[in-house]
Amino acid sequence: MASGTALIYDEEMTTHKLLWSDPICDIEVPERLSSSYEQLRSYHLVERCVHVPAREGSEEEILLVHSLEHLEVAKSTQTMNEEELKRVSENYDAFFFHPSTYRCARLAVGATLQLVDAVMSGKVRNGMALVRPPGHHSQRNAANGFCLFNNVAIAAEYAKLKYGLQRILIVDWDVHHGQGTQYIFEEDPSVLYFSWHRYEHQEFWPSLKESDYDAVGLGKGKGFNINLPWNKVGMGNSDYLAAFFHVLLPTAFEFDPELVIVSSGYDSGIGDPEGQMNATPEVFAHLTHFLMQLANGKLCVILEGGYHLKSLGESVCMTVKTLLGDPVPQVSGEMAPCLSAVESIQNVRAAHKPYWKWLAYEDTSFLQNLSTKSHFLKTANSNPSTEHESKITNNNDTVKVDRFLELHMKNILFPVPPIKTATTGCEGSEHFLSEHVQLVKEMDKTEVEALVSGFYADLVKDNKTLLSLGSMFVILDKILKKEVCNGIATSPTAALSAAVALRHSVRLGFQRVLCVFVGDMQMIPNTEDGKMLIINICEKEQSGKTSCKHYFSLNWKEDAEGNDFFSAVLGFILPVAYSYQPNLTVIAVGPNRNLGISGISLLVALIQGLAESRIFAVIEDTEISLMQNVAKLLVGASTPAFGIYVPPTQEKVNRIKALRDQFQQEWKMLQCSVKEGI
Ligand SMILES: CC(O)(O)CCCCCNCCCN
Ligand SMILES: [Zn+2]
Repeated sequence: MASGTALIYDEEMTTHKLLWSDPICDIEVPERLSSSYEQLRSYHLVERCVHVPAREGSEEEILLVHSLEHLEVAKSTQTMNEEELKRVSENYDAFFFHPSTYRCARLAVGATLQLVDAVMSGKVRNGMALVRPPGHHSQRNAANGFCLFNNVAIAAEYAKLKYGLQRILIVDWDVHHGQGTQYIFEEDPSVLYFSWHRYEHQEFWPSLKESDYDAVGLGKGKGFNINLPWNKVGMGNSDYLAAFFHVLLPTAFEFDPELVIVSSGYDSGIGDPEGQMNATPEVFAHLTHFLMQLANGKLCVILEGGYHLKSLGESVCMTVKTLLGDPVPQVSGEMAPCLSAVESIQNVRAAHKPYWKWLAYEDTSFLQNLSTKSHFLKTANSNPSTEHESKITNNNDTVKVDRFLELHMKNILFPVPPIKTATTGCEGSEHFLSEHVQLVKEMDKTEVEALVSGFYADLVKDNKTLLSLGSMFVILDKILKKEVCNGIATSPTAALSAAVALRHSVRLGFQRVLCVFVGDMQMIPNTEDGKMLIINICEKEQSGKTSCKHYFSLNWKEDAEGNDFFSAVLGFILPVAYSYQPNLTVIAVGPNRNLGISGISLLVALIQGLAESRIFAVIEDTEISLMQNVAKLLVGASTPAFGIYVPPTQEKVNRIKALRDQFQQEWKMLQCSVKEGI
């Protein structure tokens, strides 16, 4: 299994710069690259990456996407004087040439392809290329929006040609629509292009009709172009996460890409003068973490935009830290998407219903209630209460943004614990022991008895259980003290151990403990005080216990064919979990689990984004192979294959929809549609 993170950076790409005054292009400065690289060094991230050199993209590689004419024009600019450069630049919308632009653009292409090769050859698991000029606006025969060659599009064509790939996902989280990339692949079902972008009902540049949610692709490519327009500024972490949970991730897991390439623009981050958005740097750690669970972790992140140097640098560092496998920092802010974001999410889900199985039972009845083309929801003017208040008066005050980010990032970047996982040396653990894993010694019997006899006596009956509890307490203590990131233990009675672990965690001072219990939970702790939130995935309703704000029994019978759990994890469990913002996650698998190993692995893989990746797993001791799978995930060694994708049945979709309708006011990340009549 590949490991390691490539970092590709070549200082020569800083030579391209604007020679005359142009208020539109003057934000695309060389310092974007050098200060990002400096920021990576200051966080000691450069030395942890595998250095892969850039190279020039060849003419042949550029011609995979661009016309010969476009290449020739670009090449001819190398020997031009300023007057001529200015004249050629004026042929394009928002582009400038410098004598070194052609050389830099070829380096940007080459750096991108070097990253694809490093990932596809298994030399590294993933990586990031810091390049400029950016690429996603450039088109077959034109430069556009600071972009000369479409680095990411060339990379996708290159990967198809050289590695015979048939399914590539491009995620474009830049705040501008990568119309260039859309045009290049809109008839191509082998490349799924997802872009969110500031749109404001076509007001915002490039102000194209085809940037709206109903541009779903053409011909065979229908369904493989997903546009999520932001019709208001000030979108934040919750809006971005909601877009992943309710649009991108369900589609991505159904598509099952062999490679994921990110058009990674950070002008969608707070402080950026172009984006005017509110999302803070740590959200990119979460977005990256989600995408790392696809394509067996094969992820290539390519820089696009980002014009506030401090915001750009912090977001780049959050991305690279996550690519390296570091714990994912807690995402800040109120976990509630704004009305406009939910409308856009609902619209794009409706637009794509005909093309994706996971949307087969999507309720699009809202379409009938509205007239004409605006038959999709559009808020001409939603009331301010449904807007996000901006964290900073205005993004244009760079110094104020610097100050805000200085303070904000202070409590985000905790030191990564040297040891990732603690284990009790349970059955089968010898398979995954490494320098990342710490065997914890049993707590001595008397100490356990003392601990258990008082507080948990009513729960613990026999001696064997007593001993298994002992090492569990030790692990929980180490997680609390941040000596380790996560831990795993087996138990003869996982249900009992989980109950004791929950009570012990709250007693240790964890304020919000999320427990996901797979199988018959038997004893359900009292969740009235909100210090625990329990999601019990079981085959049938636990006797008499109905769902309430802090306890959910999600009835699920795994489909025999394969893994149909995606819709439950993405559409329900993660939104509730992110709304709750736990500071510890306990995942327990009890007897007669009703989920397959791949469904549980999916759950564990995705849930690591919570609680700064603090997870305690307790597994019924009969489940050896499950324990090994979960342990490997916790160590961060591998990204699981999620088995055969099976779309959810209508019954299961309706069950999740019913829970969502019932609880979306309490747990607002569940929202993915707007109630009519608001
Ligand atoms: C890579 C990138 O998407 O960040 C480039 C953005 C280009 C913005 C051009 N603005 C033009 C405004 C014209 N009124
Ligand atoms: Zn941009």
